[in-house]
Amino acid sequence: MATFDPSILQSILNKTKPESSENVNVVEVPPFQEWRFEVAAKDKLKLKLVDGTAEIFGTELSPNIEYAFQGSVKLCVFSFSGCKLQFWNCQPLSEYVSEESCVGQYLTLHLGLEKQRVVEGPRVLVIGGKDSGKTALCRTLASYAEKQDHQPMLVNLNPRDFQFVIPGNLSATAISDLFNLENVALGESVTTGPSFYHQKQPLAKTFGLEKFSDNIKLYRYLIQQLGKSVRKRLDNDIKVKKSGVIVDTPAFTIKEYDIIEEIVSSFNINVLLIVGSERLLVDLKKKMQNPAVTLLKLNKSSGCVDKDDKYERELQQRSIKEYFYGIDRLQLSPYSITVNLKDFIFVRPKETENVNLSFLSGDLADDDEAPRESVNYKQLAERVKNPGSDTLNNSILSLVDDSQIDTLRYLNSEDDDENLIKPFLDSSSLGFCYVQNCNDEKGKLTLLVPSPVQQLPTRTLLLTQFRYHE
Ligand SMILES: Nc1ncnc2c1ncn2[C@@H]1O[C@H](COP(=O)(O)OP(=O)(O)OP(=O)(O)O)[C@@H](O)[C@H]1O
Repeated sequence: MATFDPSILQSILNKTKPESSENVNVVEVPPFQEWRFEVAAKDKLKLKLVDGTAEIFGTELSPNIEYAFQGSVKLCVFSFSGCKLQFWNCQPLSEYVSEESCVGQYLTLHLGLEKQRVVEGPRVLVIGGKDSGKTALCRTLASYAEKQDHQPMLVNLNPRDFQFVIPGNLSATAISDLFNLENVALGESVTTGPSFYHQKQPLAKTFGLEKFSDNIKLYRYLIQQLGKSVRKRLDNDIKVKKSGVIVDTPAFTIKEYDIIEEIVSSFNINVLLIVGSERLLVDLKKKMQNPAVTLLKLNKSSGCVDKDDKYERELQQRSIKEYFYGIDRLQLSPYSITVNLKDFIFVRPKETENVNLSFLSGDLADDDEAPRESVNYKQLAERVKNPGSDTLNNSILSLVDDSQIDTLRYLNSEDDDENLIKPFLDSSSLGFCYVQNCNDEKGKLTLLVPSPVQQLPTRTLLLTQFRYHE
């Protein structure tokens, strides 16, 4: 039998101690207050909870464990009981303790939702202005539910955002464990490799474009598809059904009422939370006729920070990097494989022109009344003709399940009819790869994939608008 070597435990304990030569700062957070901090892009802040209890957007910090927050994060550590934190390795861009935490409000809301978790849990939709704290609220509600032994479905409908997947996807994930605080995408998924926590298995529909307004018809189509998949999951899993659904969204205004309605019906929403906008609440009350939906307004936290375009892109690049390479504490080793270009069918989402949104909404409302079969798939996505280095280099591809596609037929032709596009859009993503190089002369494609594979599990690839630079 193997014997226990005490020096191993000692070395782990030593790792959690900041080096004595390092300049260690101490911050005390009184009960019901929060310490807000921002870390610069190139820095890494190390943090340890040395006394009391504390949490970041609902996820508890373990005592005496060193956490590393890689650059470009804007977060807060909240404490119910009061706590003492140590931080070192770099100075935050800004840091202060605030008395104005919204967590008390979130807790009251959580307790209200908890009462609904009997047979079928609450289906919550969170909407509000840009950077109003929608994601922070969804994370907090999901964490509190998980702490009470529930498994809520966390749904992300913001293609610029990412939860257990890379950006460009609409996703739904049953939350069965803590979020990984050090990972910008909240944790690892089954496609990426090992994980500290129970690996999450997100259901992802690849939208592939950055903004929902880049193709509203496609966006609404995928919302319906994801809604169907989530309902199926709830019907087959009583624990998840009892826990309910929490839906995070991009910044909608009343102009996107049709989309809000689409989400309400697709996910059978019964609680609609409006963060920080009384105007939106009043407008929604006027329009929403559905008596099954309770509308509630929540205050926007004074800690919310505006994320400009550059900052969001930095975070997106980081989430892609972490998908393939992991984080410092848990590094992953992606694999490179070379495949023949002609063995694959590429489809990409269509970008619609930036047309007047109210015109598009009317157009879509008509479509809704028509039977689903009449969807014009040509408006949603198209086949990539003559794929080569100019279109593929540095791109992110989504591996689409091709079991419903007659791949031989499409490999031997350039057709892109409904029988190709529909199953493409109806399938969920099996994972993602990154095009390291496309050699036009040799007709070869070198791809970075997260797990060791001899060949890809599919011949159909969805080309997203997202690029990554190593
Ligand atoms: N109480 C807080 N203290 C410090 N930072 C916070 C706090 N609440 C939110 N933030 C930060 O503010 C930023 C905006 O919050 P969040 O991303 O939750 O807003 P959002 O409404 O989901 O944004 P988007 O409109 O882009 O979807 C994020 O960087 C988040 O980490």
